[in-house]
Amino acid sequence: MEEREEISNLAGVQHIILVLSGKGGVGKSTVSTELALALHHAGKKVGILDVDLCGPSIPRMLNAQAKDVHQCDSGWVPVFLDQEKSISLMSIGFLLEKPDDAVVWRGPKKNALIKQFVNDVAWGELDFLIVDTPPGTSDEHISTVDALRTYKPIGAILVTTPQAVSVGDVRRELTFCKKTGLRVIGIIENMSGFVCPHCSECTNIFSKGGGEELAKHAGVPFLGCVPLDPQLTQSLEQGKDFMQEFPQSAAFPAISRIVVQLLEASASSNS
Ligand SMILES: Nc1ncnc2c1ncn2[C@@H]1O[C@H](COP(=O)(O)OP(=O)(O)OP(=O)(O)O)[C@@H](O)[C@H]1O
Ligand code: SF4
Repeated sequence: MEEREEISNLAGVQHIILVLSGKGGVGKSTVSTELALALHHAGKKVGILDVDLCGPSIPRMLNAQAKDVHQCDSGWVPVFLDQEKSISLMSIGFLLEKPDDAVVWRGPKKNALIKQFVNDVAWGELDFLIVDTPPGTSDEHISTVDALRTYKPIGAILVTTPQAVSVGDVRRELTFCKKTGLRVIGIIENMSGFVCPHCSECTNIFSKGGGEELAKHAGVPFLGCVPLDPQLTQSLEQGKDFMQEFPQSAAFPAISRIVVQLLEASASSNS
């Protein structure tokens, strides 16, 4: 009986995309947020599930920290970010008393919450559910994948920065995807060069091309590079919709190109 209710909460979700990174701070939450916004502006219904229990940054990035999560008959109602209810968010951040509280829980409690997130959020009809995960490959990732794939096949997007160490971490993520049977939609190289806002000159601060090389080597698609963009940082800090407010900015065409590929990839698969 309980199981039937769980199935219905994800039954209306067409595509589940897990966003992974080998290490922290490479821009996984940034990529999750901007892909969700870009898909939303492309007319898709999008949900974001923030399972980064130790650093839930997405409510801040979307200016939704002050929102409350309510219960309904089929579980938690996610926070809707627009009046049309076409973009919604569920995050551990909504359950903390203070936004800066840390979650200091042992594995079993974290895993139980992840299962609840996956099973008990009343998403309704969604074209895409974007799942932002903690860095690395931990028990939380396995719990997330195990809980989600009971209902749908899952696609994975791997985020890296161009440096070798980050790229090495992505190699471990690729192994994780292989072992857990996730379809790799592709690799994104974030913080890939800095485009000067004054002269448009691109400086490759952290070198360039590591993500593309790795994708070639691993035989998975390379989705593109997102440059370091001060207007993107500013949007994230102020909870602004970058994809709406900064179409002239350097990262905008990069993110838009990635979304076109994502839409093409999702049209040809059921994950
Ligand atoms: N392309 C970019 N241009 C400018 N700033 C960026 C870019 N990508 C990420 N940032 C900034 O870098 C910081 C780290 O990004 P983010 O929080 O997305 O990383 P993360 O990989 O999700 O980190 P965590 O390890 O906490 O999960 C943020 O302050 C974000 O604003
Ligand atoms: S790239 Fe050129 S315009 Fe931009 S800050 Fe450097 S010197 Fe100035």
